[in-house]
Amino acid sequence: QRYQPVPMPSTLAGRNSAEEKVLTIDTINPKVKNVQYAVRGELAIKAEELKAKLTQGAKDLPFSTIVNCNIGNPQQLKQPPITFFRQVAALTEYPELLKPEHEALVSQLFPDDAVRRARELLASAGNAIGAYSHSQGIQTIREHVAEFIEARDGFPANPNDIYLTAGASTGVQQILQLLISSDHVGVMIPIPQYPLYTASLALFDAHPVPYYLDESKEWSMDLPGLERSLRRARSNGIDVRALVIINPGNPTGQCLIEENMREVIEFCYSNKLVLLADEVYQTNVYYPEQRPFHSFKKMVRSARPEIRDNLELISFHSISKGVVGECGRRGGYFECVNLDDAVMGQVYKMASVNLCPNVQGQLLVDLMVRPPVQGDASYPLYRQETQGIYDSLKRRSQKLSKAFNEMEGITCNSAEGAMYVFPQIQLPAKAVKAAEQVGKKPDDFYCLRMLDATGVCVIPGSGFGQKDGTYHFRSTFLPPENLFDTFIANLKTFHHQFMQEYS
Ligand SMILES: Cc1ncc(COP(=O)(O)O)c(CN[C@@H]2CONC2=O)c1O
Repeated sequence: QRYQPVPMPSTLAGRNSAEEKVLTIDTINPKVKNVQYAVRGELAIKAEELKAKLTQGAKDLPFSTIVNCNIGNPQQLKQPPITFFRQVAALTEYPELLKPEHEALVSQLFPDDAVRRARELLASAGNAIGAYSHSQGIQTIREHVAEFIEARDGFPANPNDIYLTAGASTGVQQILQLLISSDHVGVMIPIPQYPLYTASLALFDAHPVPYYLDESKEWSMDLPGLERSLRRARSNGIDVRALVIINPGNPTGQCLIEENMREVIEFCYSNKLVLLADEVYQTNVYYPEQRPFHSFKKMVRSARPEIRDNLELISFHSISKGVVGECGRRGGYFECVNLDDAVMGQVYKMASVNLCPNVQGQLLVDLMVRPPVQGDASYPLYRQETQGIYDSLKRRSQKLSKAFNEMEGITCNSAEGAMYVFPQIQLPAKAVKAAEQVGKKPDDFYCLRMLDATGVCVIPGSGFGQKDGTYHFRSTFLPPENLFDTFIANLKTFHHQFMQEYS
C-alpha cells in the first residue's frame, strides 16, 4: 500500500514531482556552496585524477608519480611515524598483549616504557579505548597537556580550560561557532591565511576581515594595516569580535618576534577582540636562536595585569604537524584563557553534543606532550627519530626556498617555521593573458601547467589570499629528501620552459 503524500503547501519550495530530488545544488544550504578550501580544491582533485590514471597504467603522462605538495601531510610523503608512539598505540589497541601470559613475547617486541605507558593510557581511558571518553577529553591527558603548557611557558594551566579535539580544525570551528552570534559578526584573519578560516566563516555566515601580512618584512604583522582594516569593518557595521593569528604562519612560514606579539595583544585588548592563536606549527621552528617560538599564552600572562587577567585567548595545537605528523589520527587541543565561566559552560555543552574527540587521537596528544625523556628505554631512538625529521625538514626548507629564488621571476622568503614556502612569481603578461583566455586566475593557470608537466601538485596563492596584482603559490617541502634534487630539477625545467613559452 502506498502512502498518501502529505499535501505540499504552495508556499513551500516545490518538490511536487516525484522524480525531483529533495537535495539539489539549488536547495542545499547556500553557505555550504560559498565554502572554498583550496588545499584540497581543483589542483588536488586533478592530481588525484592523474594519480588514478597512473595507477591504471597510463603511459602518456610526462611523469610517473604525483608529488602532493599541496598539503602538509608528512606521512603521505613517506615521513615515518615515531616508533614509540606507534608501539604504545599498538598495545592500547589490543590490550590482550598486556596480559601476563604474553609478557615474554611482548618484552621482546616492545620496550618496557612503551608497555608502561600503554598501561597508564589504558587505565586513564577506563581500560576501554573503544568507549566514549569525557567530552573535553580524558582528564589525565588534559592534565598532561596542562603540565606541557606550564613547562613551555612558565605560567599555570588548568586542565579544565583545555579541550582535546579531533584535530585543531574541529576546535577552531567549535570556537568560531561560539563567537558568531549573528551575520554581522566579523573575524580578522591574516592574508595570506590557511583557508580553514575563510571556509568556516563562510559556513557560519560571518565576515572575514582581512589584514595583510607584509611580504617585504618576512610576512610580519603590519599594525597600522590592522587598525585600518578594523576601522573600515566597524564603520561598515561589522561587529568585529576576534582576531586570528597563525604562528608560525601557514602558508607564509613566518615566526613572529615578541615585539610584534606584544603589539598584537595590546591591539586586541584595546579593541576588545578575542585572540585566536593557531599554534599548530609551534615545534616547526627552524631558526630558534633568531626566531624562537613564543606562545600567545605566555605573552598574555607576561603582560600588564589588565591584559593578563582580561584578554580572552584561545590557543590551538595539533598532532598533525611538528615532527609527529599523525594527521590522519586526528588529535589536538585548545586552551581557553580568561573566558567567562558561563561561556565556558557553553563550550562544554557544545563539546558534549559531539560526545567526545576520538580516543586514539587523544592518546597521541598525550604522547606528543609527554614523550620519552632521558633515562627512558625509548629515549635514544625517540631523540634520534625526532631530531632526524627536524633536521631534514630544515634542510629541505632551505633547499626549496633557495631553488625558487634561483628561478626567473620568482622570489621566496625562507621558511622560518611550518612546512611551506609561499613564493611570489612575476608572470609574463602573455601568461596572464593565456590564463584569462581559459578562464583561470594566473596563478591557478601556472600551477595547473606545473601539475600537467611534472606531476607536482602545489596550491595557487589565490587559495590563501594575496595582495591584488601579485601571484604566489604554496608548496610544502615534504617530498622525501632522497628525491628532493630530482623534484627541484623537474620544477626548474618546467619553470624555464613555461617562461620561455610566454616570454
Ligand atoms: C594553520 C593550521 N591550522 C589548523 C590546521 C588543521 O590541523 P588538524 O589536522 O589538526 O585539523 C592546519 C592543517 N594544515 C593544512 C592541512 O595540510 N596542509 C594545510 O595547510 C593548519 O595548517
